[in-house]
Amino acid sequence: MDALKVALLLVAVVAPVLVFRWRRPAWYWMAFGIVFAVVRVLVRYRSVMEACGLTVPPPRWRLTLARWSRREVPEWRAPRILRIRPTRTGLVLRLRLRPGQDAYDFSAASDRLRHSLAMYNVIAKEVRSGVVELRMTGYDVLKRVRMPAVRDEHPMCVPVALREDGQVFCRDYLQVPHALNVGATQSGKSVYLRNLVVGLATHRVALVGIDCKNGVELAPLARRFTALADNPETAADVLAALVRYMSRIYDLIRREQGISLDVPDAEITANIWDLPRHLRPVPVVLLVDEVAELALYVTKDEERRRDQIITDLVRLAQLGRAAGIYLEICGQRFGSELGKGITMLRAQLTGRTAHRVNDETSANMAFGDIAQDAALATVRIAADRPGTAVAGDSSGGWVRIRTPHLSIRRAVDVCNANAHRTPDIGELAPFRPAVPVPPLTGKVLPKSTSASAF
Ligand SMILES: Nc1ncnc2c1ncn2[C@@H]1O[C@H](COP(=O)(O)OP(=O)(O)OP(=O)(O)O)[C@@H](O)[C@H]1O
Repeated sequence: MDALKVALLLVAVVAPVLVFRWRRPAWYWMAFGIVFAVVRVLVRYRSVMEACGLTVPPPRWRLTLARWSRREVPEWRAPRILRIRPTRTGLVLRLRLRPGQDAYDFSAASDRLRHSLAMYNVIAKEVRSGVVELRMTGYDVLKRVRMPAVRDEHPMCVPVALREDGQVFCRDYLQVPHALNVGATQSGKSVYLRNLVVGLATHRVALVGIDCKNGVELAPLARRFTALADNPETAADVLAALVRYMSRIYDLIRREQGISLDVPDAEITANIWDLPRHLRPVPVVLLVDEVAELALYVTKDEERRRDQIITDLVRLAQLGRAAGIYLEICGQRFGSELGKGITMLRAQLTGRTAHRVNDETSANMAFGDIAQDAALATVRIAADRPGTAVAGDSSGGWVRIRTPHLSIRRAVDVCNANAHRTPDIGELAPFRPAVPVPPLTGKVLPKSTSASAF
């Protein structure tokens, strides 16, 4: 068996060099690297599993058989390899667990595994009962983010960042309707939001923005926005209009339900996605940058306005999903110190993304109530890696991600090119940014155009 492994290794290393001459195109060296990595993992597999404590003793019947037949005691067994698949960034190894093993054993050993297999990162994930997948990356994929091409198949699903295991991180509004995104200043929240806007720009969706930094982040993208508020006063009016719009959509759904015995099950609906296409209202994504600005007040009037804003946000978070209204809330902190209603709102935000934060308390605002280890991972994000974040959900799972760096000029170009897709919503008409819609050219504007919607 050992001789076979050595022979395999020799074939993998020497053959490609002998068959081809020295100067080869990039794809050749990539293929060579993949073959080498596959062979290396296969050759070292058993010894690595043994060294990492991931083997189990042989079953009793084999021990008995060995005793009766006076053979050697059988070796401890490693999990069986079901499949090995090279990817753009490394390898995926699918394993069948032995009795007594669980997915946590592999997660706990992932650091040992990555050192032993000479990989940059190893992440274990349970695929189904008794089957675990080890996703290995050969290099730091988050150092220079390159997003692979993704086919836009699902409505309301936007590829927004790269995960540390080399997969694409998608913000799927149908799965996770509302999300919270926290991070210290200069941690990359706005670039994350920009990536989202650009991803959504090509979809059939109405974008509503609240940017209390006087609109510096979202105003340049105004052509693709159905409504935009750049101060708390306008924000309060926009939210009130959005709540009115939500009531109208609920009326529409009620009208279409008309449940009687002869209505087929498939036609009974409780949300916009089951309505017939010609009746389905456009979904709305509400993007809020720097939410704390909405919750701060000095005077009595401002306090009243603040309460109205938070109440409307809570109502949208509680009831918006069925009406196709989704929330994306960004802020440096989002805790109970912002006053009443904040924790109630936070509880409705299922998706959690935390960019670098300066203290554990801020990290706990995103993850404290769902995954403590994710909070720890957030504090450890390096300051020289803006755009890196920890993304999790209420199921307790989390992963490190990083957005590709997207310049404001590129974002403006995409939004301007998709301005004709901006839907009109009656209730939000007074808040539509006053920018002329450019002629429909069907392509992204050239780079020389000014990075402004105005
Ligand atoms: N993925 C990324 N890759 C490289 N650089 C990034 C990335 N994301 C953000 N940056 C850079 O980090 C800096 C801060 O980004 P950004 O403005 O998004 O931070 P922020 O969290 O919104 O900060 P603030 O809260 O102060 O507005 C910018 O210079 C931006 O270019």
